[in-house]
Amino acid sequence: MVSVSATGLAHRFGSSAYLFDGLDLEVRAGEVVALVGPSGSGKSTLLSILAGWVTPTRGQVVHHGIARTGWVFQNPHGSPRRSALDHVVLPLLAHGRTRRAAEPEAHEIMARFDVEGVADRPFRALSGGEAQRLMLARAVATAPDLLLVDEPTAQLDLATSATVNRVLAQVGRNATAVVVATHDPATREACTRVIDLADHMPAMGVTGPEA
Ligand SMILES: Nc1ncnc2c1ncn2[C@@H]1O[C@H](COP(=O)(O)OP(=O)(O)OP(=O)(O)O)[C@@H](O)[C@H]1O
Repeated sequence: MVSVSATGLAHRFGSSAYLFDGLDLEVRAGEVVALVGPSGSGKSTLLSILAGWVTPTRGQVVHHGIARTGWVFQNPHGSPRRSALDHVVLPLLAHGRTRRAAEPEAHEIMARFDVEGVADRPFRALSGGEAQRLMLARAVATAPDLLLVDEPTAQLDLATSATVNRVLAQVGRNATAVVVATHDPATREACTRVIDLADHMPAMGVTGPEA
């Protein structure tokens, strides 16, 4: 079973206060977990810890059967001159598809995120919301076992947010474990489960070595 699990996680940067403490979690393929909590509570940091990019101050993260981790950041990054379509085709080519097979598949994935209409535009000409949805489409094209998404609807209007939330919920039905850091109540609603960092915040002002 593909999953990421963490036990006894606590993290702080340097000698600052702990962001969270005593956090245990397990996210399995097929789940879409919303990571919520006040601004600055450590949602993005926890995503980095789950990805293995940041070592937690305490505790352990174990990946079970995760060969590929996909990330969609708060600020979309693409190749300015490449077409939107290329951004989704390239990961499919990397997985061994021919260009002939990859293009229709890329169009189908882009249609799910409602960005098929901008397929031929260079990345630099996309709006912030289009670029964000393209990054989600690209992440889906990489067929990750674990997909980490940071604030996917922050730049989107209500209608496009609804599209993104619907597709994220579908992604989790495949063989992917999805964790989404969000402030958006509609995204939270679309997820199968919620982890609230507010429930794992240590007492205010505790900064000692074993706080
Ligand atoms: N590399 C770092 N070094 C020092 N402090 C950091 C570092 N990264 C994050 N922080 C601090 O840790 C805290 C948690 O940041 P993080 O981005 O994880 O919160 P968040 O819950 O995702 O916030 P938001 O909802 O505003 O995006 C913040 O106070 C941030 O300034």
